[in-house]
Amino acid sequence: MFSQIPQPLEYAEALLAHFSRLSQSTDSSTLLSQSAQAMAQLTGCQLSQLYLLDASRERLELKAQWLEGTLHPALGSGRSADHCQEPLLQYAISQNRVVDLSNLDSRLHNIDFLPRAGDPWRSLLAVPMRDSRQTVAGVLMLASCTHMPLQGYAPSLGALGSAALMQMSLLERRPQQGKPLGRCVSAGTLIGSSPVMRKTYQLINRVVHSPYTVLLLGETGTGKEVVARAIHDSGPRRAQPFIVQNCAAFPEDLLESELFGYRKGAFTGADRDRKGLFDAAHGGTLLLDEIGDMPLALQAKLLRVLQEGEIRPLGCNESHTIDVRIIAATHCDLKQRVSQGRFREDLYYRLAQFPVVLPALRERGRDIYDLATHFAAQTCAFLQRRPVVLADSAMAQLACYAFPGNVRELKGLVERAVLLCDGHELLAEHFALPSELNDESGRLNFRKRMDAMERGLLLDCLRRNAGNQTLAAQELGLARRTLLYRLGRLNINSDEIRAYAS
Ligand SMILES: Nc1ncnc2c1ncn2[C@@H]1O[C@H](COP(=O)(O)OP(=O)(O)OP(=O)(O)O)[C@@H](O)[C@H]1O
Repeated sequence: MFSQIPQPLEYAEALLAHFSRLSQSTDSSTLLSQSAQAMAQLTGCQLSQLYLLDASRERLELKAQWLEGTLHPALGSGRSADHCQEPLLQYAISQNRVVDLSNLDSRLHNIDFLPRAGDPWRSLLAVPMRDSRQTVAGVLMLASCTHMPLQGYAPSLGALGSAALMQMSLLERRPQQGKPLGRCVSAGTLIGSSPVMRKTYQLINRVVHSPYTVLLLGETGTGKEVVARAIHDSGPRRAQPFIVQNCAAFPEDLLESELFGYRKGAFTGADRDRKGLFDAAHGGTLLLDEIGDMPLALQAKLLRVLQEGEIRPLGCNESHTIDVRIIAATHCDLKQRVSQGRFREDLYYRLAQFPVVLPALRERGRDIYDLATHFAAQTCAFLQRRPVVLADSAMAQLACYAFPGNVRELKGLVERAVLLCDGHELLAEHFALPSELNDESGRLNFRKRMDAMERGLLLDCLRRNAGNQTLAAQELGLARRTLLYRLGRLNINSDEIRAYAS
């Protein structure tokens, strides 16, 4: 990397020192200036500049400049000039190529955008800088008043510039001490601005930036997982993993090995070490969904994790520390489970450090309309068809409905209505909510009604694809075998499907 550099060893040492300084920097506003200064010092160039693309990627702005020993961090007030049209810069960015001109001739090259120095510019180097996604995010520019080969500096300075960009984005994502916390959970993050949801957002925002364990309670389909994700995405852990584990979906042994991981030989079939979800979520958030169904023996182990912040994988003699925010969720009455002896009281009190009850959809008033509109737009986009609006008659019907399956049920109903609707307006008939479903008894057979809805959705899709199961699966975004499994589970037989082929 340093073969074309006059004193490679000294250069490598100085470069390392600059990398180390950048990685320790805690101030994103001076990071670019520090980098510009470092690049000038490393190469001996009189000019060093850093240009960055803005969020739209259409403007290229000069963010830092080092000229003849002076730093120019604040380049003009307000919006700085756009350099996107400068051919040299444009070429480096659009082609993702280094531009090296060691015999610069101002009659041949357009360098009017460079500031004037005592002598004319003789050499120039422009190097693209990449961000953490390896996308070109800017360009660094070096210029010297003497003829000198600069090409050899390109790889290492490109890496230094990119490291500065990554450090800057890390710092910008980190909440800063003493400054107001930028992000919060609100009607802008989640759909719904009813008074009851606003109160819920206020409550949630009390814990977003703290490490407290949150217990999300609420009927099925009220959006507990959606809210857990919003807490994670709005808090300081958002750059780290968010992992969901359903505690009802696995038998005890499997759930334990999923959560805690195991060492090779811990049990028959453990032929290698495997990390558990507590480790996978290190630094981030682990949502334990359906916590009320966690087996009692595992509840004791979870309590230990919450109290001591340590886990011990199966087959391992030593514990190690983990840094994971736990959010637990359940639709069941945990207190009742405690009184029935099905849930540990000590764990309940540890989890219920900060309970948040999500309201049922029927209590959320106008949110029903906002959510229905959102799901209709989402479904139309998915099916690549023209947008639809909700007729008043449809809204009136939805507003009277009890929604035992809450937001999940509304989503299913809207998706089906969009499939049934040929025009641009969703009418009451497209929802066709049987009146008996609006009474209390409707809540008791929720599973049956969800099955009926799914049945209708699958049959509609098969009808429109003339019974072709492969096309229907594609349209629904399901694997073909998943579609076949669902058809079997709902007793939709091949005769019914064949009827659509004719
Ligand atoms: N505010 C919201 N905005 C958009 N979609 C939502 C919202 N709340 C819920 N949903 C949708 O409703 C469905 C159910 O949400 P979610 O899985 O979070 O509910 P839940 O309370 O965790 O359900 P369960 O108790 O059955 O696990 C999902 O498809 C989710 O995307």
